[in-house]
Amino acid sequence: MTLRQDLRRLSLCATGLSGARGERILFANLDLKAEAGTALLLRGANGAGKTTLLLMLYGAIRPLAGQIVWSGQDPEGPPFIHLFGHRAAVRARLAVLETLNFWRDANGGTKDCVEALERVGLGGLGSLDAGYLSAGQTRRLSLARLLVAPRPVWLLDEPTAALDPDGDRLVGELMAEHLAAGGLIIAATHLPLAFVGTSSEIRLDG
Ligand SMILES: Nc1ncnc2c1ncn2[C@@H]1O[C@H](COP(=O)(O)OP(=O)(O)OP(=O)(O)O)[C@@H](O)[C@H]1O
Repeated sequence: MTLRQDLRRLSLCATGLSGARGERILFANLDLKAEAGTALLLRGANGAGKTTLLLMLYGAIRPLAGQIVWSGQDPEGPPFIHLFGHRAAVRARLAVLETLNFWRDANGGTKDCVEALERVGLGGLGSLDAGYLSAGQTRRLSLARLLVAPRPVWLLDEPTAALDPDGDRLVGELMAEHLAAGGLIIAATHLPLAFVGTSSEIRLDG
C-alpha cells in the first residue's frame, strides 16, 4: 500500500478523555498519543472500555470529557479511519467477492478484490455465499476490507479473535506493512500481536 507522503505527519493527541456507558464511568482523564508509523496497544480486562475508546476515536461515541485531535489530515478530505470491530457486515445470499466489492465501492476504494481475497486466504471462495463463511473466515473477509480501500488509521478491536495461527501471522504481517507504509494503528487486544514495528501500550484498568 502507498500512503501519501504528507500522511507521515499524521498523529493523534487525546487529552483528559473520560468515557461512560450508561451510568457507569469506564475511564477518566486518559491521555493518548500516537504517531504515523507506530501502533498503540490498548490493554485491559473484559469490560474495561477498550471497544468504547475505539468507538470514541472513530467518532461514533462522544467522550464525556476531554478532546480528541487528529492532525495531519484534511478535515474536508475523504474518511481516513477504518474500524475493524467485532461485527462484520456480512449478508447471507451475497457472495464473498460481491460483499468485498460492495465494501470497497462504499468506502471509495479502487484495489483489486480478488487479490485481496487471495491475500487473506480466501482465494477460491469468492463465489461462496458469505453467510456460509466460518467465524475465522468472516474475520479474514473483514481484514480484506482494510486492503481494498486503504486508509491511514486502523482501529482494530481484538484483530486476532477467531483466527488460527496462520491468521495470527497474517494480522501481524498486515499490521507491519501498514506501519511501514506510514499508517497508524490502535489495537485493543488481550493477546500478543505478531507484528514487527514500533509500539507502545496503555492499560485502561491500571
Ligand atoms: N450501550 C451500552 N449501554 C450500557 N452499557 C454498555 C453499552 N455498551 C457497552 N456497555 C458496557 O460498557 C462496558 C465496557 O464495554 P467495552 O465493550 O468497551 O469493553 P472492552 O474493554 O472492549 O471489553 P472486552 O475485553 O470484553 O471486549 C462493559 O461493562 C459493557 O457492558
